[in-house]
Amino acid sequence: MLKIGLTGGIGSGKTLVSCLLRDFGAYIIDTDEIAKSLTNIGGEALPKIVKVFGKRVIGSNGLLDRSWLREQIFYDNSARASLESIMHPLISYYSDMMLRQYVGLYVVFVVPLLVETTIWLDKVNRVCVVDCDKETQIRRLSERNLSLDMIKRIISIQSDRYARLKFADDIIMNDSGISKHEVFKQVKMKHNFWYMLSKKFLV
Ligand SMILES: CC(C)(COP(=O)(O)OP(=O)(O)OC[C@H]1O[C@@H](n2cnc3c(N)ncnc32)[C@H](O)[C@@H]1O)[C@@H](O)C(=O)NCCC(=O)NCCS
Ligand SMILES: Nc1ncnc2c1ncn2[C@@H]1O[C@H](COP(=O)(O)OP(=O)(O)OP(=O)(O)O)[C@@H](O)[C@H]1O
Repeated sequence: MLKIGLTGGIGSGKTLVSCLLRDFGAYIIDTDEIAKSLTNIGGEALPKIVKVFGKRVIGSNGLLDRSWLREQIFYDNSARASLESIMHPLISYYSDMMLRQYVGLYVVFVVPLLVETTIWLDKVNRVCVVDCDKETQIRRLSERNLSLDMIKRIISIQSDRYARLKFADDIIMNDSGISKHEVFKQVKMKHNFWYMLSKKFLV
């Protein structure tokens, strides 16, 4: 089976691209979605996170206080490493579980930190980067509940645009000035190519 790793910086357009690919028949395994379910009520990661970060990590509504946790991990490398040591093995495990239920033309793993970690590069046949300049990332993310400082901080922690592009077998350009329709056209071309390629990856 053909396995594509789809990556890109925060706010680059991975979700937009993966939704289009899903419509074309790709089987999508989204690591952000897995991370969310692991940290929602009853999620397997939640007790482990409370153990490391304390009860303060749960807000008054009983849910994980994502905003508080972001403040802890994005300004403290060792806190981030602690969270990642809880999350990454679980994300990897549940990605493998989802892979066993594979139905579709080919598989797309959506992984924000694909080039920052080693495990994902070994799991995929090709890396596709959704490429986007920093100013556009900041503009898109400013519509979310994130401060400008936090947005810049997350971007600075992640791999630099050009370092990420070095790993790319395929690129989807999604800078400012590229409309969603233009993204659609690029995604359709990638899909046609990957679908053709998938026939050589039948096992
Ligand atoms: C800190 C958490 C709880 C905040 O939750 P929230 O719902 O606000 O964030 P969300 O899951 O939507 O992530 C948004 C984006 O933040 C970036 N991001 C998340 N974690 C990290 C990280 N450890 N390092 C760098 N960037 C990160 C990614 O670009 C991601 O797409 C969450 O991001 C998380 O669980 N992070 C650790 C797991 C992880 O490393 N995920 C990345 C996928 S492999
Ligand atoms: N070409 C585009 N034109 C207009 N809006 C866009 C374009 N590409 C993405 N967007 C918008 O930008 C925002 C961020 O895109 P998206 O959620 O797909 O990024 P992401 O890489 O999945 O982000 P994250 O890393 O946070 O998960 C969304 O609101 C999306 O609709």
